[in-house]
Formats: sequence, structure tokens, C-alpha cells
Amino acid sequence: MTTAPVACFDQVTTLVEPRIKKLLDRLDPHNRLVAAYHLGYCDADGAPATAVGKGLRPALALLSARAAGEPPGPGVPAAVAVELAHNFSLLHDDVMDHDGVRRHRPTAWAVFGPAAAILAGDALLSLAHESLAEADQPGAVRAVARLGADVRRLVAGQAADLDFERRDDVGLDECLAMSADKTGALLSCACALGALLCGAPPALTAGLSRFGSHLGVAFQLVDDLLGIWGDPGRTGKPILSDLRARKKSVPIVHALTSGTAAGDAFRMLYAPIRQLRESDLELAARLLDEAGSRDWTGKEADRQLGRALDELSGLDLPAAVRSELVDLSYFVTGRDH
Ligand SMILES: CC(C)=CCC/C(C)=C/CC/C(C)=C/COP(=O)(O)OP(=O)(O)O
Repeated sequence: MTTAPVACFDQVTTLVEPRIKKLLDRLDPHNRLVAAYHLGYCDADGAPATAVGKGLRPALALLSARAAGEPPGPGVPAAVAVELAHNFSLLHDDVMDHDGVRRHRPTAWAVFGPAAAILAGDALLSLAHESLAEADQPGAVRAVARLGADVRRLVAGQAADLDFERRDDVGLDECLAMSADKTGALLSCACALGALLCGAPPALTAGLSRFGSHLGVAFQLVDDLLGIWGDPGRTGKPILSDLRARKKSVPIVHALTSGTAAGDAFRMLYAPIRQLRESDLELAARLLDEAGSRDWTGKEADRQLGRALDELSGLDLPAAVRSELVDLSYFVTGRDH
């Protein structure tokens, strides 16, 4: 496990969470309860609880504002916006995937029903845009437009991901492109949005954006590995969850297209006509390992991390910000949850 850089995550707790809680007050009581439950601010009865997400995207947005030479404060509307947009996507994703557990607790739809969870997601996305539109800062309009464009990419990535589940001819390149849309777009947005909101020079915003894209793909590849080989006690999701759901994540597509004996055996096991038993799932994970797919995915995550760090080295950044962005990048790719 890699230790998280402390300062930027502390600022998420002290600066971003209180602002999100204040925005939730604008929602009708039931919608607010579902959203607050999903965010981990309360349990299903409304009793206070401790927030559950890692807060990666808001941490990046605060660092993005600092990259533009500002203190973290002016980055808060951006940090709030990306965290709310991220949680909109998780609420809807859990409904679409019928996932019953996230962040070590029953998902919002499992507790309150799919309609309530979808509406809570809709409300969070609206609040994300309000957070930026109400910011009295030079780049507010551009920031709203940027968030909108990146949420559109996230939606396209999710559509591709769902489509892949029905297809048996998915290629590795399109799978990586899907990861760049589904996850890279919002991380890229987080890395650019703080600077954009603060009116930073376009070259700095563009460089941060490219850094975030590569980091986002690396993040998704690590997520793909954790979806198969992660410890449920750490990930907060059921064991072998991506295999059980017959996902076409990168390690799975790598095996299916590897042309190895293990990859071919995996293809037979994973065929849609077969009912997958628990023992099949363990065998499937072993075959992926034997096909070299775990190793390839880990190396590709490292390659994307390298490209992210190369982008960073070309940017003129305050030393403390550079060092936190580097620490955060290693945390993201070395995480076990
Ligand atoms: C439109 C739609 C439904 C899109 C879905 C897109 C989607 C679910 C992408 C997956 C992104 C991802 C790896 C989330 C976990 O982030 P994390 O580990 O940072 O989560 P945390 O906040 O729990 O820490």
C-alpha cells in the first residue's frame, strides 16, 4: 500500500466537504438523505457518519488552483464540482451494474431503490454546475463548459463499457480509449479545473489537463486490477466482482486477444452461454494471470504514470505543488483500494 499525501486530502476534509454539505441543503429532504447517504455523510436513517470516498478528484482540483499560484480556497468551487460529478456517475453506475456494495456499505439504490438513487445522482450533477456557475472568478464560464464537455465524455465512456459487455470482438485499443473517456476525462477535468477557474494561462491548463488524462488511465487500469485481484476488505467491493459481472476491462480484453493457450481457455470459460460458478471465477483469475494479462496491465499503468509525470516535468509549477502532484500520482497507482 502507498501512503496518501496528507496536505491536499486534509484540505478536502476542511474546505470541500463543508461546502458540499451546504449545497446538499438545497435539495428536497428525501433526495438530500439519499445523496448524503451515498456520500457517507449519514447512515440510512440520517444519523451522522464519516465520509467514505477517497477525495482524489477534489484533491487534484485544489492542487490545480495552487498550480496557478493561488491558495487552495479559490479552487474549492472546482473541487466541489468534480467530486459531485464523480458521485453522480457512481450513483448511476451502481444502478446500471446492479452493484449492491460500494465503499464497504450497501449502495444507495439497494437501500432506497433505483429511482431515488438516479434522482440523487441527477441532483448532484446539477449542484456541480451550480458550484462553478456561482463562483465569482475569472474562468467560471469556461469552467462550467469544461465540466459539461468532460461529463459528456464520461457518459460516452460508460456507454462503450456497457456495449463491450454484449460484444465478443472488443480490441485493446478501444478498451483503453473507453478507459480514457470513462475515467480519464474527469481526472483530466479535475487537474485543469482549479487553474481554469482562477484564470491561469491556457498552456498551464492544457498541460495539467494532459497530466490528468494519463493519470486517469493509470488510475482506471489499477482499478481494473483491483476489480479482479483486490482484497474486498480494502476495496469495499465483493471479491472477483468484475469477472462475476462479465466486464470487459483491460486485463480481460488483453487475455481474450492474447492468442495464448491460457487466453483461449479463458475465452471458453467466459463465453456468454456458460453460467459462471464461484470456482470458475477463481480459475478465470488464474488464467488471466497465466495469459500475462495482470502483468501487462500493471506495466501499462506504469507507462501511463510515466507519461503523466513527463507532462508535469514540462510545467512551471510551485515546488510544493509539483511534489504533492508527484506523491499523489504514486499514491493513485500504488493504491490497494
Ligand atoms: C455516466 C456514468 C454512469 C458513468 C460511470 C463512470 C464510472 C463509474 C467510472 C469509473 C471510475 C472509477 C474508477 C471510479 C472509482 O473512483 P474512486 O476509487 O476515486 O472512488 P471513491 O470516490 O469511492 O474513492
